[in-house]
Amino acid sequence: MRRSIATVSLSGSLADKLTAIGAAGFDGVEIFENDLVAGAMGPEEVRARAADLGLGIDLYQPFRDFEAVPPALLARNLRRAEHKFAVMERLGATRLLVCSSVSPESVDDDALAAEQLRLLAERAAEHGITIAYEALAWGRHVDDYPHAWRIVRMADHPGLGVCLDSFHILSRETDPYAIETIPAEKIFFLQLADAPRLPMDVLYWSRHYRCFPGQGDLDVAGLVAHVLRTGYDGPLSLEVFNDIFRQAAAMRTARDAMRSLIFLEEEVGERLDAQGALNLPAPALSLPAPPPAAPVPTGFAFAELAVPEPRPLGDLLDALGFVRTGVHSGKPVELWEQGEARILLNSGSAESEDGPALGAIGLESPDPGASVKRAEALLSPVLPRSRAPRDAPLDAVAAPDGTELFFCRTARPDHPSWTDDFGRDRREPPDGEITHIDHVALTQPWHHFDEASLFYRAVLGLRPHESLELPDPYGLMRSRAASTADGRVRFALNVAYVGAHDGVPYGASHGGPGVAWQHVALASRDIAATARRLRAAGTAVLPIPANYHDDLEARHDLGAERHRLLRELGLLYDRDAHGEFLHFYTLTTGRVFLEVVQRLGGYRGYGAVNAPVRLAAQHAASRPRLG
Ligand SMILES: O=C(O)c1ccc(O)c(O)c1
Ligand SMILES: [Mg+2]
Repeated sequence: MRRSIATVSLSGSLADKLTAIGAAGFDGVEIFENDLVAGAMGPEEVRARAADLGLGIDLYQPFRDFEAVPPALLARNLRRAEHKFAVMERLGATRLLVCSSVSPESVDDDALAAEQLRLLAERAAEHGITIAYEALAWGRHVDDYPHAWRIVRMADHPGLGVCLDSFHILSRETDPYAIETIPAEKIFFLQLADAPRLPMDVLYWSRHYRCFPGQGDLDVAGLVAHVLRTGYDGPLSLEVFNDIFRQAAAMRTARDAMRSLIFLEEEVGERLDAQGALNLPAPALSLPAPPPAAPVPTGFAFAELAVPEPRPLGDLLDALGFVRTGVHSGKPVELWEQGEARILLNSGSAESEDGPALGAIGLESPDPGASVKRAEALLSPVLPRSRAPRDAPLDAVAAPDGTELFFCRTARPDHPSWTDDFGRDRREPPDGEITHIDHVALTQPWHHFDEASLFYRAVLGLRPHESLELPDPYGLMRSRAASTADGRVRFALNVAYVGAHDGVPYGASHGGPGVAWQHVALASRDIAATARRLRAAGTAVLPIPANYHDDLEARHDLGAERHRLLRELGLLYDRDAHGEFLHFYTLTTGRVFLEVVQRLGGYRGYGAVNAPVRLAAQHAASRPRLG
């Protein structure tokens, strides 16, 4: 099947867009009229440029407000159409998208709409052009695909069919099942977009918040499965109107778009397989071969912090009960361990220029080689294995925020272990309260948030959780977790909302809304003991205001003794339907802080209700003291 994308989905000039679309490996484009009209390239030049890049022009769009109008207006609309046919002939485009009318001059008369669309299709046929009629979710009289299809059927012209757009169908919760009653040869085009569920006006939602399939909440794969079951074999074409993608680098967005499409095809294939491939029409069976399956990671192997020098983070780890169990044989890297929690302090990395930063994460993979093949097939940058000859080979890819992800098998007989690089006389890890890394929180650049949630889902096979908004004293943080089903690997992805025009958040002079902070959360089996241990070592933790604990007592009745303990040790508290959560934070150094957490029962969250208190406390603690 052809893979296409509408030029409206990307930033830049039409030439930039085409270059990016070609580089990402698409087969075709939908030329969005505004891109042509506002651009310097004439239609012949666009045609030649697209051809040079191996791109077909699969659609020209949109033609608006055509049907069901009084005769005088029809004549004007046909004249307008003739001009567009001429442009399309110069472009070499043979399919025109007509959106259902939003004009107050159109009337609610299906027979009239059908008659006029038939006339349009007849005129178009004289130029070798066909018409795909699309129901906009906010169309004045035609606002869903069953209605558009009734009109197309009534018009009964071979050059007139429907265009289906997943956003218009799924946003309004129109039942996609009836798509299967449309003959494949009458589905002229298929546009795909996802979106987060937002309770807002559908036009505004569509024009600003669409995203690539797999990044939002709509069941795009389910819809495509219905379409393919008809025997449709036209393009799968992404059409995304998104305020952030309009600003982001086109090359990167195009690659993100292609990753989304590859992942979508895989999901569609699984749906169709699950429903029995026997009665499927041929096009549905000719979906491209899916990428190699994602080996689901089974835990964190390590977190690597780039540090200017091993102290003071080493002192903090020591106070937490970690032991330095080894030093890398060839690089200034220390390995600190407790239970299965492993932290590397790397003082030989340029990333620590502004103080400690999280540089790399090791994930336990059942098959590290397969993890990298998957990442590569989904267009993730694979990192070179430029390591000293003695080093255990490590397979790594770059996550969207630049963090290096290593796929490891720690101390397993079937695979070289990265721990072998830390000397034969490695000490035994101590058995303390801290048992393992619970989660890692990464801060995404503001324009890579959707890309990141798709990356963790598609490349690593994690499940995305709902997207949350967390107030920070200097802005809003958007936060979304992604985890394995068993919770052994959990990521929290955060991004600072910005007045997205200059990329510099208000409050930047205060460090901005938690802009660059990253953290590693350590699981403790007895968080009170861990907190006391730090206190005994004279290590300060993030102070929590008494107001928080007053409010906590109002919200929960945990008994006087427990409330006293939480207050005394500065612990934060949350609960969900599955269990309870206790946590506290260390002070931030550079970009990094540590969190200590204890999950009681099957608590599934990350203490998000407490994030505003944490963020405010962190700003207060990091503000330079006056006088
Ligand atoms: O928002 C719009 O106007 C618009 C235009 C063309 C489309 O294909 C579409 O889905 C929406
Ligand atoms: Mg559309």
